[in-house]
Formats: sequence, structure tokens, C-alpha cells
Amino acid sequence: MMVTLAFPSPHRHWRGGRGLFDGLRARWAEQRRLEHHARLEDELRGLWREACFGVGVCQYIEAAAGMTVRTPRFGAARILRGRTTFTAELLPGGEPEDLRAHAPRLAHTLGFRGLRVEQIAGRWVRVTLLETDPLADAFALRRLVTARADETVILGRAEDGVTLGHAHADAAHLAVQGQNGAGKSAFTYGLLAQVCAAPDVLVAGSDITGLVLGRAWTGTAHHDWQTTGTRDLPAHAAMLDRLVAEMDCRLDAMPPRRDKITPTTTTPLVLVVLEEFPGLLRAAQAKDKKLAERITSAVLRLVSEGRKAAFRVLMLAQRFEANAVGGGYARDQFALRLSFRVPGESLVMLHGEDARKLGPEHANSAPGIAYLSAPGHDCTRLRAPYLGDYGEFCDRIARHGRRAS
Ligand SMILES: Nc1ncnc2c1ncn2[C@@H]1O[C@H](COP(=O)(O)OP(=O)(O)OP(=O)(O)O)[C@@H](O)[C@H]1O
Repeated sequence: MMVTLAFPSPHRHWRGGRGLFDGLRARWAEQRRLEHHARLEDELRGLWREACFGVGVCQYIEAAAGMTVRTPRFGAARILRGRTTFTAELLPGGEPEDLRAHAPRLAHTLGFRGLRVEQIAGRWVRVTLLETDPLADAFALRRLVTARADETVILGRAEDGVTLGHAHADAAHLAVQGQNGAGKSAFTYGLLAQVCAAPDVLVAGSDITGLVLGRAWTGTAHHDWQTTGTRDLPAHAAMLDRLVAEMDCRLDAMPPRRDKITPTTTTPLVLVVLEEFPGLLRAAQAKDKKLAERITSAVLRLVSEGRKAAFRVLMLAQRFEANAVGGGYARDQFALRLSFRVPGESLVMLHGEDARKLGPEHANSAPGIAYLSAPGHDCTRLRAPYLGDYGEFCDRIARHGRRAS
């Protein structure tokens, strides 16, 4: 008879031991993770307080023991799939906008590249910390065409992921500046491709480069209102005079009890594009001072009186220096202002003293990244949508551009 001795299996024994140590190791690891998390949370809490104090999102409270500073209360931090978020309670009377307005500087103090703020409930917000520039990725412009002047066109995407838009029916002229290769033309291609089909929009203007306006618009209703090139500078003055005459006609024929024209198919909103306007002025000045004066005074009339007659001016320049764009008065007429990469001084020139702190970083920003400001709105950093190459712009205008009747 063979007896098979039943020895406890060494293998099973070993596995049982490992199970015991594994359990301990897992608990230690969990303990370390919790300690690490608590340390990180404490560090973030301290940095958050310093950051809010540093940018001025705080309240000073008189107490018996002296003055204390109150900052938005840090709630709890969470790290999930490599992304750090935390909750914070806004100060009484505070809005998420107070934090968004200082997002880049708050993020830098916390050691991150950017942050997003979203409201969750009551005064509580969730802050998401971003390790990379939220505007680093290109923002493709979908095949979007508007059907009316009062529809919103996309201007760009802000750091908090919100898409910023603008309806040309709002009475604002648009100033765009940027150095060579900073993205002005790409932005303009995107903007014009969005409005080219609307039956109540006319894209007119002057373009010495002949790329934004002109050939790409052949066969459309817009083409007849566009002048291009540098060979015939008086033609630019004549086009601007023609636009002023149309504006005067509209102002003269204003219906009773009305003080502005609503765009229709018969009186479309006229988007007057002035591509590289300082270049046109310089070229005209070099040829004939009177011609330059004629161009300046026509543009001055369009920007100062055009709004009520459904005229909107989109002026593009490398630098929005007053004397390069027809004077300080002309520059003041632009409510919507967009700066692609420019030296710090140019940023201040167009957006005011508050923009000075943004200058050094913006002076090196990638093509397509811009600052936008409008009355009542702080400077917002955004990424302009990208339509594709120039051929894509030409294709879209050829496909969608409103046809000449
Ligand atoms: N929004 C954007 N997203 C991604 N890339 C962009 C964007 N805008 C511009 N670019 C890239 O930068 C290049 C230069 O842009 P663009 O021609 O618009 O500059 P610009 O300011 O008009 O320069 P210039 O004054 O020389 O005409 C484009 O060919 C494109 O490759």
C-alpha cells in the first residue's frame, strides 16, 4: 500500500506568507499615500493663501487682536489620473470671475502653468491646476458659416476652455495687431470665412497684400467692394470714399424715430477690412501727402460715424501706434482689441497699463495666441481658431461666399 504522505505544500505556505506581507505592504503604502496627500494638501493650502493675498483676492478684517487677512477658503484637494483639483470657498460678495481674472498668476504661485475655475455650488468653486499651457493645442475652426450679421462668430478659446464669440451686429470696431507671423492673417481668414455667406453682410475694404481680400473673393458679391495691391494707391482712396458715400446715404435716409440701421439684405452690415493699414498710409505718404490725408480722413469718418450706419471696421496692423493708424482719436474708436505676439510696449499701447504685467510672456508667445480686451472686460488670453492653410481659406470663400446677384 502506498501511503501518500500529506505534507503541507511549501508552495502554499509561501503564498500564505506573501499574502500576509502583501496586506501589510498595501496598508503601509496606503498610509504613505494618505500622509503624502495630507502634506501636499497643506502645502497647497499655504500656497493658495499666499497666492490669493499676492494678487489681492482677499479681505482685510479688523479684529480685537489686530488686522487679519481673509482669503478664499481652501477646501479639499484631489489628485486623479495625474490631474490636481481642489475646492475653495469664495469670499463673501466674491465671484468666480475674481479668481479667473488672476488665473495665470495664481497658477504660477502654485507651481502650475494655468488653472481653471468652475462654480460647483453656492460660493464653492473647483480649481483645476494645469501642468501645460491650456492654449498649447491648436483650435480648429469647424466648417462654420453664419447666416446673419447678428449671429456670433468665434474669436477664440480662452484658457478656461470657454469659446469667446462676437456678433458684428454689436456696435464695435475691431483692432488687430501682431508681429510678422504672429497669426493676424490666419485669424482674419477664420473670421471672414465665418461671415462670407451671410446675406446681410458685405465684406469690403482695402488690402495692399491682396491675400485677405481680392482674388480669393472673385465671383462673390463682396469682390466689387474690395481694392488690393500697391500699384494703384488712388484706387484705395476711391474705395474708401465710396464706402463713406454709402455710409452718408444710409445716414441721410435713416427712417424716422430710428437712430441706427439694422442690417438687412438690402442694407447689409458692411465689414470694412483694412489689412496692413499703416503700410497703405506709408505708401500713400511717400507718393502724395494729399492722398494719404484723403485715406486718413475717410477712415476717420468710417470709424467715428459708421456704427449707426451698420459699418464695422476691422483694422490690422503690426503695431497700433496712433500716428500709424490715423491718430489717437481713430485708435480710440476700436472697442474690441486683439493683440497677437507683440513687444510689451505695444500691448500696453492697445490694452492699457493693466496689460503691462502680461507683456514679457506675451512677447514670445506662439502664433495664434492673443490677448483680447473690450470695454468692461479684462484682458483675456485666447487661442484664435485655425482654419488651415491659405488654400483652405480660398476654398471656403469659393464654396460659401455670397454670390453676386
Ligand atoms: N490660430 C493659429 N493656430 C495655429 N497656428 C497658427 C495660428 N495662427 C497662425 N498660425 C501659424 O502661424 C503662421 C503665420 O500666421 P499668419 O500668416 O497669420 O501671421 P501674420 O501675423 O499674418 O503675419 P504677417 O504679418 O507676416 O502676414 C501660419 O502660417 C500658421 O502656420
